[in-house]
Amino acid sequence: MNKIQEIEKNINQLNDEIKALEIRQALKDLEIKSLVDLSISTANPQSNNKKKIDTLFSETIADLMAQAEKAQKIVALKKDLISSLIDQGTNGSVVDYWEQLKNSSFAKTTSPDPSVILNSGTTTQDNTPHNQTPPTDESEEKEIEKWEIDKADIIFNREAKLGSGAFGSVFKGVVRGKEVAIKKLTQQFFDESIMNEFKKEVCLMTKLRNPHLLLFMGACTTPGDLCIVTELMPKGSVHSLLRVKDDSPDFITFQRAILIARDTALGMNWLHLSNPPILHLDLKPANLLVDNNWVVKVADFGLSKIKIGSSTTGQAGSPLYMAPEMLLNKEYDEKCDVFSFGILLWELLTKQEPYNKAFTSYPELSTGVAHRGVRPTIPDYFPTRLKEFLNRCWEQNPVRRPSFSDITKQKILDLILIDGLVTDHGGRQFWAHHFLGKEEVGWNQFYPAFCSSFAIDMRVHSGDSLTVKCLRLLLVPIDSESVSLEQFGKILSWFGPLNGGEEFMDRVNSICSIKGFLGEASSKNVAQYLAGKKSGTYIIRFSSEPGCYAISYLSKTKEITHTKVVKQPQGYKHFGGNTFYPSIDELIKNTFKNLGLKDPFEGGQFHALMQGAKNPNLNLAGAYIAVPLSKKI
Ligand SMILES: Nc1ncnc2c1ncn2[C@@H]1O[C@H](COP(=O)(O)OP(=O)(O)OP(=O)(O)O)[C@@H](O)[C@H]1O
Repeated sequence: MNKIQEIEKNINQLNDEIKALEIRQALKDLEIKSLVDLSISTANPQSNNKKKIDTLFSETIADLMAQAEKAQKIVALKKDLISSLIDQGTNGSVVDYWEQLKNSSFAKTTSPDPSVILNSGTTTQDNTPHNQTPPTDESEEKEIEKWEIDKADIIFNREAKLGSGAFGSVFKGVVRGKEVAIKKLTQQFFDESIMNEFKKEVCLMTKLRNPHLLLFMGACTTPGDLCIVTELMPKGSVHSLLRVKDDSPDFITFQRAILIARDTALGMNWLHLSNPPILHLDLKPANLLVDNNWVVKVADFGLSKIKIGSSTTGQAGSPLYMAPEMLLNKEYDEKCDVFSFGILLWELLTKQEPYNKAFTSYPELSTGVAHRGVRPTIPDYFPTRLKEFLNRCWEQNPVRRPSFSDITKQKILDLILIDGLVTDHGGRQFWAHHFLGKEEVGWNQFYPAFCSSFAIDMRVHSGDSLTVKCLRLLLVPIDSESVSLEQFGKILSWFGPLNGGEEFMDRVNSICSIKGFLGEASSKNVAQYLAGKKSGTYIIRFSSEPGCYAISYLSKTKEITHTKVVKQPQGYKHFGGNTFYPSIDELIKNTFKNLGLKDPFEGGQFHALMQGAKNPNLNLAGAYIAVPLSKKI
């Protein structure tokens, strides 16, 4: 039997013993309960049952202590196990452990004999005397007292478990009337050194106040009831959100991914600029939590080190996100968090596991990342600025990585967001110049800036002009007053390029005037509009693919048919066809018969606008279909 198998056997044996103790304890609990019930129901509560209950209580306490002792032994064994795993190459059983290890958090000391502590071992601290956590000093004790929450004030909702991690399980709960998240530690009885570690973590959390750092609300430091209370983040962790299906409203789109990264950078910048600087050392999707408004907060400072001096050593974190200097157990500084940030951003955008399972053991990962410079593969379609940024974040040399202060001050992520959402060059420059850092702006702010940038005469194109009304309908959802960057990018893909302003406005006017043009409408909308109409009735709309249009019509057999129209610099053509037409209008006129198109669908906002302009007294109530762009049926 090799060393790993032997350790594993011992861990399993201890776990079995703990389970047996738990069963014995549960039986004792039942016995105590029935004795108490009996005492209450009989006339003489002071009967000799009291003696029996006392004995049962002392046996229970002894069992609890035995359990704690066994749990501590498991911690030590797991530490040993990880040391062996880290130093060993691949073999059958190690691959399974690697699957667990790569997603865990652990801390490794600088000792030449690598002693490593696994996250589920409930501590990040080596127990050897040279590495004992110094006791909390008087000021720290005072600080902890201020945040102490009486155990009577903590109401757990045991049915609502939010997750579990290195130290314990997190539950929903209520404290002093407020819904909160409560992290209950798995192990409740620790030796002094580990208790100090816990108190130090509490102390660190009390000092961190920023909208992008998880709000610490208090802790209970009484052994048996050890727990940390934080604000509740209803959407949970980015790790779980990365696994939702792409048709879910919680799917992490490109925009969301960049905004998550932007919030993370803001939180991290706060940590790094604290005095003394705080390193996170375990930045990964599981440690980013999301509230109902998609505000992201960095959590879990269990492994944070307050940086004294210029750099520090000792491994920490989850191997997949670790910087080369940390994998090699060399000195590291704030820039190791920037490396993890790069890997995290790549994961947010690709939804894939870093390195796509290219490594099957810690030594392989470490050699690959630290010696051979292996990094996740950047997809070709990523905007150039994003590719460059990722490469800078995971530079081999930490000095060449940007700091979080550079990232936030230079608004790099905001620029990347614009690059990803707006393909039109003029449109990108315009938004970056006027609205960098904003995802949406009011129409009254947008339109004057748009006119001045693209030499559009606002006297000609005033709010009363038909073209401006069309443009506003295209850009501003019915239930809003704002233009979003995302919608701006989409509209430019259909109406761009945005080089000359007047030319662009002419294009808006001519497309919106086409009979049967509905703008943004889903195929479900189309089915509703065409229901009961004559065959040959057609609708022209934006395709779900940016830059393309769709013609939807009722065929001779009254079936709804869709054909795609592709917009290219040479003009418009049917998907798969070869002939380009200068406008959609021309394309329709020339292919009308072939497709069997007869009458344009009359309805929709653009039709209503055009008809209203021609005849101001016309009653359009029946013809007008107001569909918010963002709210497709
Ligand atoms: N404040 C909170 N609000 C909502 N969910 C939370 C909160 N805190 C933690 N969770 C959930 O509980 C899970 C476990 O959190 P915990 O901090 O214990 O471990 P972790 O960070 O996931 O793992 P590890 O500690 O091993 O790195 C999180 O991934 C998250 O899904």
